[in-house]
Amino acid sequence: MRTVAVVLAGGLGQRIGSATPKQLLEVGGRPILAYAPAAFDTHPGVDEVLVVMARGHVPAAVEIMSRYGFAKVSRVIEGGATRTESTLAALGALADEPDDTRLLLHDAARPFVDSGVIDRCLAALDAHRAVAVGVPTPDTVVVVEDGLVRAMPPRDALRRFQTPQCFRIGTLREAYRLAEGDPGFTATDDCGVVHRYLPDVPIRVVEGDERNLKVTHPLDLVVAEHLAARAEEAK
Ligand SMILES: Nc1ccn([C@@H]2O[C@H](COP(=O)(O)OP(=O)(O)OP(=O)(O)O)[C@@H](O)[C@H]2O)c(=O)n1
Ligand SMILES: C[C@](O)(CO)[C@H](O)COP(=O)(O)O
Repeated sequence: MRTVAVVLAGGLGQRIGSATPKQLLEVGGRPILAYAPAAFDTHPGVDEVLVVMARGHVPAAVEIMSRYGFAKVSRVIEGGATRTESTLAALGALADEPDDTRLLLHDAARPFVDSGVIDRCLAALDAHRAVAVGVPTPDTVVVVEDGLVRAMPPRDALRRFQTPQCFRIGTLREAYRLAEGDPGFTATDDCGVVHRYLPDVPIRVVEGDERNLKVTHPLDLVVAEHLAARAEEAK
């Protein structure tokens, strides 16, 4: 059975306010885009890495993949206008994979995914068709409607999702096939697509890592620089 990691780098990084997509910005002297492929490239459980890059920036991604010499990166393809459209582009590129192939979808904007997180995902995929990575929330989280608190879910039950989000590829294909028939379809992640369109498929949640942060806002770049320096010192 094969395992394919997809690094989703199809976004433009509008919240970080940079003229270039944030995955092309450097932290620790390397483009953010060079980190996640390295984590999957060196993991013994991963056979192939596919990179999905923002429109108009594929040549820059190809140059970075070749500069760092990732042996398992097979292709860089163009993404879509939304994250889910970029996932669909990856599913299209992987159309020949058998349904039981293990698919790990990871945000390029999370440069510090480590082998422990990937290990936990792969182990959970032996027993589950869908696996998510979650961390507890240190804040109280509330549901707000019209400026008023409508619900206060118990904090112990809440998790913040990270990536990778992992699936037997046939399960994700089926969820997206159903989603494509829904004119009201929106989702911020791939587990959301499975949860909505295949509600009987259990999504196993494994422990994430606070260092696996998503570089989203300018302050996250400061934290990322610090984490990159610590990772370098630990080598
Ligand atoms: N059309 C898109 C949008 C997002 N992504 C990827 O999904 C991950 C998480 O998205 P996010 O952090 O929102 O990145 P951006 O869309 O680039 O940021 P923003 O929403 O601030 O524009 C990122 O690695 C991003 O490149 C993608 O592959 N295709
Ligand atoms: C997939 C994700 O990283 C899980 O937390 C998140 O939903 C991505 O959201 P974004 O708005 O595309 O950054």
